[in-house]
Amino acid sequence: MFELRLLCPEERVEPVSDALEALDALSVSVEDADAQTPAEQALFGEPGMPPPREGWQRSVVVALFSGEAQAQEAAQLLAPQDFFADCRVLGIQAVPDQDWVRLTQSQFEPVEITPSFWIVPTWHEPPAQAREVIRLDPGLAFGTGTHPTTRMCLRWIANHAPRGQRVLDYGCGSGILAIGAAKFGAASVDAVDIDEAAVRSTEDNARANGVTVAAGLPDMASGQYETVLANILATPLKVLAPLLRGHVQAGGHLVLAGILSRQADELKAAYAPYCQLQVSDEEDGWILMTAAV
Ligand SMILES: C[S@@+](CC[C@H](N)C(=O)[O-])C[C@H]1O[C@@H](n2cnc3c(N)ncnc32)[C@H](O)[C@@H]1O
Repeated sequence: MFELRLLCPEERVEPVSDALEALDALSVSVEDADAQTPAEQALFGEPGMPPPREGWQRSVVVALFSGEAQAQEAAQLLAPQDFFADCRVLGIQAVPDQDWVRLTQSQFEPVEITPSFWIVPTWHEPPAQAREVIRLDPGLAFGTGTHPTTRMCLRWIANHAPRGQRVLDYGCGSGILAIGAAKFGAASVDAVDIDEAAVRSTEDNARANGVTVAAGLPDMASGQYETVLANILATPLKVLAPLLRGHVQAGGHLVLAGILSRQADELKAAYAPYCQLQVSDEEDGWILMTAAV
């Protein structure tokens, strides 16, 4: 395969990418042309909020073609176009053949939750010390165990083993927390999400892990549960405060994640009319907040 590399200012990236796709590029990716230089400008925003800028000042647009002739033809066809003004061809180069499946898989290693509880991709053998294992491959839904918020929830589940309990996973993504609760002895687990792809993913992952989880859209959650887990983000968690608290039965636990350390006070205030939240874990600037109801 051959890659065609183009330098484009921010406003040209979209039309140039569209044109490359129309010219049968196998893939088009965009990189920051100023990365690792003093001119680099980070694109970041609050989690869940739109970024302050849409793109980098200057981007390198990389298009992959199956042959060198197609890459050259694409460069020649783009050059005279109006939307290519201020853009420049950086070059065409051969891309060495790789085992892409193996390369992708090598980026996902088993994740340790506790010394005896691991998340293990299907292409790995579980570590010898693992007694509880969730088998999960990267997919479309959030939750492979690599994010601190997921890990903190799983650690809480492992430490509190919800044996015999009725558990609700609100915002289930891949279903990882629901599966964790089932593995640690929950009698029944409901898992809900606003995203239908997440519901399907939860069903598939629960089946692959040999546990029973009832997955559905949010109105499937009904009645009260001894443990309610919700790893969403601070803003929806605040809106959902009365609903989530309403699902926790007396003597039960509410476990919330997706909250940054600096958001602890606003979460405490939002839940104050219903229960007393406290910070029970912290990792990489994220916190786990829990309440015994
Ligand atoms: C950060 S992911 C967490 C996934 C998984 N529970 C975990 O811990 O890794 C948040 C999930 O919540 C879902 N979500 C966001 N807002 C929601 C809402 N108001 N009601 C239900 N689910 C919601 C998203 O679709 C997403 O799958």
